[in-house]
Amino acid sequence: MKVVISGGGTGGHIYPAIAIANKIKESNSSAEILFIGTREGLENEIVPKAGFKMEYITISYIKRKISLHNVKTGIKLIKGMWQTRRILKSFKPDIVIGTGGFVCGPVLYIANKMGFKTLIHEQNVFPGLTNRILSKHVDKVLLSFSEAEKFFKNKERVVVTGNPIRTDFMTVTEEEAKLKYKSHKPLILIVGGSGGSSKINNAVLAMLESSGNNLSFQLLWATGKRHYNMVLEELKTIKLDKNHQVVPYINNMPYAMKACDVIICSAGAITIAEVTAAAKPAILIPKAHTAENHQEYNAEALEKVGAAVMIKEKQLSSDILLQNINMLITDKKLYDSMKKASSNASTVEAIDLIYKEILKLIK
Ligand SMILES: CC(=O)N[C@H]1[C@@H](OP(=O)(O)OP(=O)(O)OC[C@H]2O[C@@H](n3ccc(=O)[nH]c3=O)[C@H](O)[C@@H]2O)O[C@H](CO)[C@@H](O)[C@@H]1O
Repeated sequence: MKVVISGGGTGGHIYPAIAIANKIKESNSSAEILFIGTREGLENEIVPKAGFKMEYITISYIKRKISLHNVKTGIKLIKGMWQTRRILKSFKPDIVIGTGGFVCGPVLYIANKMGFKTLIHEQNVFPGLTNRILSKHVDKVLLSFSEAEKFFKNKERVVVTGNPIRTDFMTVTEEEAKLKYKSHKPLILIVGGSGGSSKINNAVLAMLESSGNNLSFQLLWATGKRHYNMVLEELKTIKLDKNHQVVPYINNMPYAMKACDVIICSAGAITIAEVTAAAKPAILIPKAHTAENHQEYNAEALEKVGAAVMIKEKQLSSDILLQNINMLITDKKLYDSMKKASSNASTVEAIDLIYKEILKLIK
């Protein structure tokens, strides 16, 4: 079985691609997997680390207004299509899978034109532009939320599977995780998606500034790599209790999520799938400037089932954040019901459903 997988730009598109690749490898050890990505995207860092081979194409994002950037993008797109054609001609995959991000556009489009089987997976409630365009040119469209179905015309091609996540989320226990992240107070994990969130970081800094070390909980805070130095600089004026942990990025997220009591995070689709797999109540702060405000739709879906509270960025302040954390760690009845709702919302079987659809297409 030969599989090409493409998904890039941010962790939210790459981790599902890796989860699918790992599932294929686990189920079929002779499978050959090749990733296609860009040198600029986060995939260039994450995919080789996960042990997969990657070929590169030249492509860039489209600005949603007329600009010189888009003329350059058009030229790169044509080049990217030629590069894709060359890679696919030599690798001859049984199937080409896309998990979103602009790199998928030329890869899946050309794969379909060359007659290869094609499948895309959409992680969000409000589908991304690339996947909405590609849905007309692929054999199968897999969705994570039933709310996304209305955006796709060819209903016979659409299957709701849920979001695939790393297998550690299913295997690591809370007890094991708590040994790694010890805490004598409720542990609050803070993470603003794969790139971090300056809005969340600023609210946490303000909360620490006003409360000092008088917090009844302990923080495990991933600031995002590009925000880390700024946060450290700001923290110099606050004598931070050494039990709080501030890091640029958490590599073992399954352990961090299982060990904590509450998760404060942006509302990227994979983060949300992981929160529910870890069965934790969440305070969701959707990033406001994402395409079509899609994070808010993701957050609403989780809030609706009672697993999370949403704070919009424009309402976010240190006081509101602190109030919500205190509410969750002191109201045991509320905490337990949100934990249960979170667990119920989880779609840990997603990866098996996705694998089944892959096999159906290539048989
Ligand atoms: C700004 C933007 O457009 N973001 C989109 C992007 O988000 P983003 O890339 O932030 O995606 P998600 O929040 O869905 O997933 C982030 C992934 O990075 C991992 N992680 C993050 C921080 C860390 O320290 N360690 C770590 O391992 C998380 O565990 C998760 O697996 O793709 C998602 C999936 O299409 C979308 O829903 C998001 O809206």
